[in-house]
Amino acid sequence: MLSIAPECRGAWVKVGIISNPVSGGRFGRARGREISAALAAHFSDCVFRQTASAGDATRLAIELVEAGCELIIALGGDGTIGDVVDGLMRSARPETPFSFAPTGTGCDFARNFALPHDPEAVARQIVDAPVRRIDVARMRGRTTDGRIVERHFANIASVGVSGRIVQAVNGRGRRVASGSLRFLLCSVREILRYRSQGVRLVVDGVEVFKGPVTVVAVANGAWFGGGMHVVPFADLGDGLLDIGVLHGASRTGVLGILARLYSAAHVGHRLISFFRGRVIDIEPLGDQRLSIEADGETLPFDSLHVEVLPGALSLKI
Ligand SMILES: Nc1ncnc2c1ncn2[C@@H]1O[C@H](COP(=O)(O)OP(=O)(O)OP(=O)(O)O)[C@@H](O)[C@H]1O
Repeated sequence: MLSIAPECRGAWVKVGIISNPVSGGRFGRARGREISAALAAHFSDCVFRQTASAGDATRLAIELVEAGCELIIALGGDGTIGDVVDGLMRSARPETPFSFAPTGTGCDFARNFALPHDPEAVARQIVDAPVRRIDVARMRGRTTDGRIVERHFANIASVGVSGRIVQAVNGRGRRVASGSLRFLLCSVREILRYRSQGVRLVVDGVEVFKGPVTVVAVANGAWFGGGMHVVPFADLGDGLLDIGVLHGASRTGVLGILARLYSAAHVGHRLISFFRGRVIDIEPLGDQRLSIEADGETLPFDSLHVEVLPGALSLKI
């Protein structure tokens, strides 16, 4: 990742802190409170905002930039981090430094960084870290009612059974178990129910895959699904997106690969292909609806267009 001038290193900057009280359940809420207190002790000028509903973090990020905040910190899970990054990219000053502390369920974006657990150490790291540039992905999709919607994501967008898994984790799956175990249980259940979807995958204008898939992951970061190291070569600062394709396969075949994902032992498997590029298009074959998610939140799109914005996010962590 590219390091740039250590501006915004001081504890005197005006800081906007956006927390999601729902992320990570009761444990996440308590952790969010502890980290907020530690941040308030380090930064003398903090503006705290809590999300009130889904998608609210995007609006809050735009407002806090307009209010003159020089550093925006997200406290939440991958969905909240993605929403705040989306807000920053849409704001009047997208170069405003961004930081985060994970308090969510999967916390997959955070796995790309060496972060301490102790709240005081987290706050200290945010204060001390230089600002560096990482890539962001911008996606565009056509909703089922025909609208074209654009949004940004920080970590991974994916098509296939992962969309169903995310829906289950964010819905009824919440009551079954917590954290990575919830993702694993929902993954097994949804894989057993899933039938391969046919897609056409185009990378930088070239058709690289056409056929049934279990998952296509378009990756800025390397992890999804609560610790699955799905696209292990993904680099947040290389100006490129990595794409991992798990081809359509039998349910037992997919479950066998699922077990390998946590340690990246799926690399080299005959049913997995990897690609790399700047502009990615995924379209359904036939009239089957695609299940799509980005940063752990489902999206009502029926096709996906993604492009990388190299170095667009000024990250301080
Ligand atoms: N006040 C709120 N009430 C209900 N839902 C909210 C509220 N604020 C935000 N949300 C929604 O909460 C959901 C969960 O957010 P988030 O992704 O941050 O946590 P998580 O799902 O626990 O963690 P992860 O994505 O890391 O697995 C998102 O869909 C978000 O839009």
